[in-house]
Amino acid sequence: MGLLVEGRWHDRGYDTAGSGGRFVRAQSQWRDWVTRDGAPAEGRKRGFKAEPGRYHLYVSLACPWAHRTLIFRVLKRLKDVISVSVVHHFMGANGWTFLAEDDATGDTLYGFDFLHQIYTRADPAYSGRVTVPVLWDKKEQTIVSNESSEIIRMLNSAFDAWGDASLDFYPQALRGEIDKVNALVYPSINNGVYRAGFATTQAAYEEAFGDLFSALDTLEDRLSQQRYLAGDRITEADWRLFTTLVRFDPVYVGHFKCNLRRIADYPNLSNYLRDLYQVHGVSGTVNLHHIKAHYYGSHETINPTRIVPVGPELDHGAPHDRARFRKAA
Ligand SMILES: N[C@@H](CCC(=O)N[C@@H](CS)C(=O)NCC(=O)O)C(=O)O
Repeated sequence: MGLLVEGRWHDRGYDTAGSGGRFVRAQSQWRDWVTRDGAPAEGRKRGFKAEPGRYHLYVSLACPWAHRTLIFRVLKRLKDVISVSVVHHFMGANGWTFLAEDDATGDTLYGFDFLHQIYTRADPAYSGRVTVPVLWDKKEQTIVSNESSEIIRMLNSAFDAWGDASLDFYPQALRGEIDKVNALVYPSINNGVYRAGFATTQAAYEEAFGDLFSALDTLEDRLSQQRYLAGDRITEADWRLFTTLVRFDPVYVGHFKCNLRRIADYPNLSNYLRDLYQVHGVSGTVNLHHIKAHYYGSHETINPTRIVPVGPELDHGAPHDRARFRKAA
């Protein structure tokens, strides 16, 4: 695990010394937008026009943030429009690598060995973390964005000339509700599991743990009244939660010590997880081998033996009870 300082790679873990043992996630630095007409998004200088075949995603199948972008690419039918390279699940001293084995594709654009070479290709003097997902522009040979929450908004609408324009995961009428749900789910759940797992003091861990399970309890309650987080249709808020839920029982319960309850212990959340998993195309984006091998194998400070637990038994394909919310015809 490491980062770039003025374009040079340094093998260095997260620094929690100045924050009372708390894990504080760094802001993503590449924040441009692909738009339909190529005009720069509000407040941005550079514009990127949506075109088929022009953009590429660098992802890890283990990473919940990258997973969001893969789900949007599949559901919006953009597989032939946006290409993908998958990094290897092991993230060690060189960060994410392009070792092409075990369902990792290698770097299908440049044949680089390490993801950090993609960052320095875009900016030879870049300083910061080298994260997935990356949305890459093959034409300008640069990074458009490395912020998953913004990449999924681009995939949701900018490529509708080629993708499935009938699906909108951020509909105008529900934006207020979706933003409200995201404002709970991101800090307490998506990032909450990392805040618990990467904490280096008992107090910081317990703070994250409390926030996490209180947010899960809130959502369990919400999902007793409605099928999805923002009401009766699937939105971005659901896919953002899904990628954390699907990693929860196999990884976060043990590896990140998020063990008050499993998702399997929540009737509504567990049925909801199966409901989303069974949406056509989604199961193909879930690679539990990469997920388990990455976390247990890469975080040496948390799991020095790198032993990957064999369980738990999971069956996301089992029947769920969420159709009980189906509207009367
Ligand atoms: N805010 C970013 C976070 C992405 C992120 O942290 N990805 C992790 C993998 S799950 C990563 O690449 N970490 C490498 C590092 O921090 O050095 C996003 O949502 O796109």
